[in-house]
Amino acid sequence: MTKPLLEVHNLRKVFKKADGSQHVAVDDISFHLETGEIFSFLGPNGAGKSTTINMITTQLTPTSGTIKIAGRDIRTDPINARRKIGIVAQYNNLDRGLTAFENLVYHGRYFGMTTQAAEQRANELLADFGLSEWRQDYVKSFSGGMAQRLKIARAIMHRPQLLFLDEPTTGLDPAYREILWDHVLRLNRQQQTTVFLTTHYMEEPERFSDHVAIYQQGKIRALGTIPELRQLVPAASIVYATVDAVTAPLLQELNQQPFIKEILQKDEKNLAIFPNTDDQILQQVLPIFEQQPVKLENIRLSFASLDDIFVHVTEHPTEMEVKAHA
Ligand SMILES: Nc1ncnc2c1ncn2[C@@H]1O[C@H](COP(=O)(O)OP(=O)(O)OP(=O)(O)O)[C@@H](O)[C@H]1O
Repeated sequence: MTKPLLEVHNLRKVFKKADGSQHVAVDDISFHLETGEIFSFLGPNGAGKSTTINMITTQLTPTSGTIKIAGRDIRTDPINARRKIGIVAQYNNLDRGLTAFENLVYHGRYFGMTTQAAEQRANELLADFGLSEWRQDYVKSFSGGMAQRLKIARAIMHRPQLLFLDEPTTGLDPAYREILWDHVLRLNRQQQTTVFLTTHYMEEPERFSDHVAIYQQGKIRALGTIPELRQLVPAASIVYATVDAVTAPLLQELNQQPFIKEILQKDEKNLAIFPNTDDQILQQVLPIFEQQPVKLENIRLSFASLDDIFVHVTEHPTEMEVKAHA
């Protein structure tokens, strides 16, 4: 078996708050990433995702625990670690006193690219991310979306082995999201770049991840492939129903049915119904809606979405059993 590219053991970060109390942002987590995998680290705001990334990328010192990249401890060999990684951070860490072109070329040169190779790749990436027109403009004049595109271009400039994407598509329109993923998947396929993604858009991990970790209050609650994580929700297939307005009597009636395990009200119109059985479930559920004074706008049977898995796991905050990758 090959050695994992990234190994995290018993990682912990405790911050001191202004009032002198302590806040445990990362609470003794362990996991590893194989070369070439796409790993999604999902969690609510404040779960500790960025803190974890900042420690792995040597920007923040852990309180305790070890992190190894390609078998080498990042504390004893931070330069080796930094050479292997690319980061799209959440905040704007571009050099505001340089032009867009210079930001990319200097980054490429720092990572050992020749001037010619760096300039060529910078021009290609500026074109792909719709920034050629602003090539010689200073970054301080860029809008949030433009800066985000340039941050992504810079992170992939030197074709890193391990790419951290901390909410990379926030502020990007759908066309640029596709361009980002096109580049990331190309790096992943062509040179086995390992990807560590955090995002609040569930469709990205659903489409691209090999493994997903659900993270909450500094702890990994669940970790596995999406089919493995699906085993954590009360039923693998869910009835998704949309009505004009969810009413209390409708919920009461549904709750009384022996073939229904659990109901998740997603919003005022949408329900996710976890059945006890996959057998003829739509035929059993439909009459309940027909008996109620509600208008059924849509009903379908589908595998549990990552969104539903996420909600279920974070609403049942005990340590979950799927830890295939820990
Ligand atoms: N430098 C710091 N000093 C004190 N507390 C901090 C510091 N950095 C982060 N925290 C706290 O640690 C917790 C985790 O923050 P972190 O930014 O890692 O969360 P996150 O999962 O990335 O959230 P989001 O999805 O909002 O980006 C939060 O409660 C945050 O307030």
